[in-house]
Amino acid sequence: MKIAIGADHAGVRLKDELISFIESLGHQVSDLGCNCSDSVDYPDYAIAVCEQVVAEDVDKGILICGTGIGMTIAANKIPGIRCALVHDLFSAKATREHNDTNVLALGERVIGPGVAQEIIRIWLETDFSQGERHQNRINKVKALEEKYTIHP
Ligand SMILES: O=C(CO)[C@H](O)[C@H](O)[C@H](O)COP(=O)(O)O
Repeated sequence: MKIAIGADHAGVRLKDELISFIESLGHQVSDLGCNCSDSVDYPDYAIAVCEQVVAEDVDKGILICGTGIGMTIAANKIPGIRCALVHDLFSAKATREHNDTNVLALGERVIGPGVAQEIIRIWLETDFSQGERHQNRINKVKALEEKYTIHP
C-alpha cells in the first residue's frame, strides 16, 4: 500500500521512528513532514495527508501529534476522511472492520513506539468487514457530511 504520514512538532519523533517500520511491512511511505522540532500547527499536516488520501494518491494516511486529538479533529473536517484516534489494539482492528477508517491518528505523548507499531500493523492488515449494518452506518455518516458541506 501507499501510505502518507504527517506529524506536528509533538509527533515528529514518533513519525520518524515509524517510517522504517511501515516500510519493513512492505508499504511505500510518503513523508509529508514536519521535519524538525520547531513549533508548527497540526491542521497544516492533517490537510496535507488527507488531501492525498481523498485524491487517492495514497491508500491510507497516518497522523501524529502530541495526543492525536488535534489531528483527528482536523482530519475529520475533510469530506471523505474517516479518521480514528487509536491507542489500543482492539480499537485498531475494530475501526477498520466497522468504520472503514482511511486515516489513523496517534499521540506521541500518550503511547510508545512499540504499541504504535502494533496498532499500525493491525490497522493496515485489517479489512473492512463489508457487513451491511456497518455500510449502512457509514452511508449515514456520508449523508451528514453532504448535508453540512457548503457548496459554492
Ligand atoms: O492538538 C493537540 C492536543 O490535543 C496536539 O497534541 C498538539 O500536538 C499539541 O497541542 C501541541 O502542544 P504544544 O504545547 O504546542 O507543544
